[in-house]
Amino acid sequence: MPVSTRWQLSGDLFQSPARQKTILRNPHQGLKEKMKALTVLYEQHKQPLAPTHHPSIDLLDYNHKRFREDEKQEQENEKKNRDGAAVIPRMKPKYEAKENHNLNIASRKAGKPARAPARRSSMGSVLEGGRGLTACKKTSEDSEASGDTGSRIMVFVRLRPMGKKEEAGSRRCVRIANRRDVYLTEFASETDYLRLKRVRGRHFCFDAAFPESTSQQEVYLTTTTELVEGVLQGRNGTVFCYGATGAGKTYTMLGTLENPGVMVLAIKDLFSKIRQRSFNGSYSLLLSYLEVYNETVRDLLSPGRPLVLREDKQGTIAAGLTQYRAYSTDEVMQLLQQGNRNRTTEPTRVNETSSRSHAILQIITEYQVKESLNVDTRVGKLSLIDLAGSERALATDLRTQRSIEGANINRSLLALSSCINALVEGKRHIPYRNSKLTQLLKDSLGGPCNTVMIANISPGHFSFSETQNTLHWADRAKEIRTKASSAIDETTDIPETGQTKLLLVLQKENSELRQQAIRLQQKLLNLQAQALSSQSPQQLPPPPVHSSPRLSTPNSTNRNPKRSILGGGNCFGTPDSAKRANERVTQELQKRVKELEFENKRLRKEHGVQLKQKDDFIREIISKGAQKPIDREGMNLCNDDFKSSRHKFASPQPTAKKRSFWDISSANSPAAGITNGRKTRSHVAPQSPPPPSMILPV
Ligand SMILES: Nc1ncnc2c1ncn2[C@@H]1O[C@H](COP(=O)(O)OP(=O)(O)OP(=O)(O)O)[C@@H](O)[C@H]1O
Repeated sequence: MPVSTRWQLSGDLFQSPARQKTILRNPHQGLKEKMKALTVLYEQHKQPLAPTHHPSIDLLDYNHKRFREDEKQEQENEKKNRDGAAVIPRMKPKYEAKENHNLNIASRKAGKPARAPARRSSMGSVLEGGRGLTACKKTSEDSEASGDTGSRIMVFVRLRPMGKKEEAGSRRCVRIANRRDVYLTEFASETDYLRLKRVRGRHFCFDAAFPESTSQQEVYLTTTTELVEGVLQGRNGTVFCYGATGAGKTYTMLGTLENPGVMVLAIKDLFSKIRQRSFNGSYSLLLSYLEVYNETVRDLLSPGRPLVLREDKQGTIAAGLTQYRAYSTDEVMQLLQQGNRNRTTEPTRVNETSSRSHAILQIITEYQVKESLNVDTRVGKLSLIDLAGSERALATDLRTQRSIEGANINRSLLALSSCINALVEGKRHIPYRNSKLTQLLKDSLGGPCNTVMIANISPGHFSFSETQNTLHWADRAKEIRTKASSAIDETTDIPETGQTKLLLVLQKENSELRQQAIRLQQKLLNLQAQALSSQSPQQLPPPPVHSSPRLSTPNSTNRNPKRSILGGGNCFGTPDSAKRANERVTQELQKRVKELEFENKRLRKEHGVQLKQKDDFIREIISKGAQKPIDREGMNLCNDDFKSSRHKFASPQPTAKKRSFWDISSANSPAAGITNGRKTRSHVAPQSPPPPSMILPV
């Protein structure tokens, strides 16, 4: 009964509309049906679906395919070019648009708007709908339009080939197109569902980007040859390599014996050009090589005590740094090798011979050229810098020494990035003093210098974050503008307006008058002294009273304080305040000139009277004859002294020469250190070991 009743009951209930409603609302019932429907749908769509993977893999595979095609096309073009055939202009690769499209799809799938708002216009992301490319075009157009290519830091990127070890497990995350566009793709793990949504590619654009196959010669010709030309014209130039450990900085800068790098090629170029251009065949090429290791500066060509950095008019110098006079490229190569042997290198997890220091090679050139009738001496400085790896300490090694090095490398590179930031943002204070490296790079970043930055990157996806970091800073450095690149003294920066010219003329007149007044005053004092020595107190004329406190000897401590042309030297004053200060100074100078002229007249007059008195007095003495014994010496002196009223007095003794760095020790003097044509100013020269054997004359 209970069973039949149950059946019956259930059957009844099933039949009733209320029960039917309950069943329809039952979630379990609906789920079953939905599952069925989904299974059918899945079966229908199963065939066309690819195996589950991240869209970025699609993108990369697609890009690689296209990239290979692109490379093939480029190679064909180059071949045609070599063969003399007409070069077909390359079309804008289609895959760029496809890439954006792909990523837009990826982001739409991930529930994000297709176009994320641009964070910064200069750094392009492929998600930004090609904004990076636009920004890049704008940058180059900007510089071209303003015609100030020399004042903007030129930024290049070099991608090194995959290493043998990397080839096994690493995937390429960097692609270079059009010789200037760099595409960076981030890989995410297939199981990393959180990051899956945030996978994105980045696009950067630089002055030039070198793919793996680029030769050392090509890198040199594109990045440094113009700088070398500038150095020969008398402008300073700097090339520095930046990048993570093992990214190829030392390879780019120094290279190998078979494939010499920028340093060697630049020196070769300098030698050959300087020899061609030197007017009388005489020239000098001075070389110094130093490293900054753990915030100490060391001489790589003559290792010894750490060097102290000093600031002078020419910029920051390492006091006591050895300078070698080089005569041939071979000699320079040997010097560089020797210097590099002294450089601190350690194996790290990433690089077997990782440079743990920043190395700076400086070459000062001097030669003479004949232009029309004049002989012009040209002096230029080229600095070639191989920075230590920019990776985080953890990326290299955890051991203490390496960690300290890493911290110091990071400290100096952090200081470098702070300086780059401050320069880009146009801040007044640039924190150069935060590290030795930035102190040494002060000239190159913010001074009158042509500067090139080569950012080295690795292709493997294991180095993704380091590569991204390098590209970020390289992109930022693009915005730095150095001062107008000429090796002219700072004072010439002041516009030569009429007012400035007037000021200069007045200053010159002022100093001339001052000298004249001093001479007259001395002459008078001499006369008085002579009169005193040859005259009795009764006959002595009253001494002239010089009440003017403005007249002083060069040694006087009562000098007027020096006034800067720009009113107290405040370089941060507004143009109005500077103008007002200029006017004030002009007025003051004019007043001073008038005073001096008046003083001069008065002194001349007094002088005339004095001379007349003296003549009378001498005549009187002579006429008295033997009445009084004459001091022959004094007489002679007087006679000599009064040959003519227009007699010129000797100018005052020059003040003692200011003690310069070279005077500190005789061993430091350039003259003292010259042996066999080599110039040494090492502070440890007397005790220092003999110069490198390879450059000793045989
Ligand atoms: N363009 C290139 N072509 C061929 N090999 C390269 C290239 N760039 C780098 N390499 C090789 O990669 C390795 C690492 O390069 P390198 O020592 O120059 O890196 P690095 O950036 O100076 O590293 P670190 O900062 O640790 O000193 C070297 O074996 C070098 O020969």
